Amino acid sequence: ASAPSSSTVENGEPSSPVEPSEGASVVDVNPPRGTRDFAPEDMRLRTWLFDQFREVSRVMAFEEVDFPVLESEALFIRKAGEEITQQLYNFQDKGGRRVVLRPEITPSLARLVIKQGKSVSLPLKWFTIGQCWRYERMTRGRRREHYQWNMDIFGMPKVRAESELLQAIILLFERLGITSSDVGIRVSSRKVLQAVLNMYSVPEHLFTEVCVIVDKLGKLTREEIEKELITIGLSSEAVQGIIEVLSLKSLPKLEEVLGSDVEAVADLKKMFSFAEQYGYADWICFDASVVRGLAYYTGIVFEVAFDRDGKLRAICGGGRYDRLLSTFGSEDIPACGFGFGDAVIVELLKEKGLLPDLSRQIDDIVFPLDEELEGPASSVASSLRRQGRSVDLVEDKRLKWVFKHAERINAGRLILVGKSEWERGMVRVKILSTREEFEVKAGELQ
Ligand SMILES: CC(=O)Nc1cnc2ccccc2c1
Repeated sequence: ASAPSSSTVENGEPSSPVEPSEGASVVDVNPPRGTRDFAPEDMRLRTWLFDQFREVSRVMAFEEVDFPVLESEALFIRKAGEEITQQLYNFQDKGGRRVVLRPEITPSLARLVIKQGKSVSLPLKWFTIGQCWRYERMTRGRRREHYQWNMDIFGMPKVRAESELLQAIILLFERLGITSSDVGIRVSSRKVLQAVLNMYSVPEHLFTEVCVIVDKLGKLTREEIEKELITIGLSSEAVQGIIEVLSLKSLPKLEEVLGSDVEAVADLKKMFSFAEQYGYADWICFDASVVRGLAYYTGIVFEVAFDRDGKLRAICGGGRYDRLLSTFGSEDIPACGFGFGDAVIVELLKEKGLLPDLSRQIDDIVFPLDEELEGPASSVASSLRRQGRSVDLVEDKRLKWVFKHAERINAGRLILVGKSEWERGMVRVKILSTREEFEVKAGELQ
């Protein structure tokens, strides 16, 4: 292609081609702060991981969907003080519209379900793997983007949905070789907190804020949590009651405190009995302190984490959000889902030595031994590619280089196109694993 027009019009004046002065670097070759490039080796790992996500989604009978990374800011304006809405990667576009690079996927899913309206039959099970963004002051040096595998079920009001999502997560771990002793799946319900707030007649409208504050347990000290709860107006009895119940890790104990007719207890008992039948009971445990930090959860919530020198590293999390659609002005449809990030899981796989061998695998290298054989080499490569074999057509290299290259890309065979063989309609084939070498009719090569 011809070089782009060298003169660019800047403030009305055509400028001279921009040539770097001696030694100056033309451009910063690093990607923007907090973002990553995926060079081939990194991309092979990412593709392998995403293929595992897809395979689990397939066996769970989920359908793939996708959305723009760019969304209207309105979709993410929530007043509960969540970190995710305080770090929106938001801006005004050239049309004056307030837009964001999405920080999560669920609101887009909800938007599409509403848009599809009556034309979707329920329940629906959708998945997507998408890049999500946040804008953090670089003081914390954390990443500003990651990819999330999202699985969501709409129109399944009972805990069957949450149980299905847990199966998906556990199938994924089993595929990766991670065991129930490597990670902890903690399950609870926000209805536990709701029951406690009712016991202390805390006004309903504080529920979401209390959840967002309590989710910081483990990040903030108990005192800081208590102070924040008092600040939004809770009595110290209510705060004590909350802290007490949230420290429960036994379902029978919870039943004692809340009684058996509380929905939270019934839901959780049913989930743990389903877990036995699914065969994943030893993967999950009840822990009342799990509330998750997203404002819209209304019921069962769960979190998967692993312990890294005493620090909990969250791998994925999710829960039920039965009233998200009405916050967008639509009829509510019961829903639940999870998000599974692409970064922390890789940390765990590395730590457990579970990363698979992902070196390149090429079937054939085709190499013309001199210039006049470049044409014939094209037809040899083309015929093999049409049969579905991966072929690297190499030329203008010394044979020594070609053998090294063959090793580097783990080629199965080296197909040498030489003058004397070609005149007899033959090519020379070298099997690189056995060093076997023989001639083959070019037209019969496969
Ligand atoms: C470990 C990691 O990369 N976390 C991460 C990175 N980027 C994000 C971007 C948006 C929302 C959550 C995010 C979370």
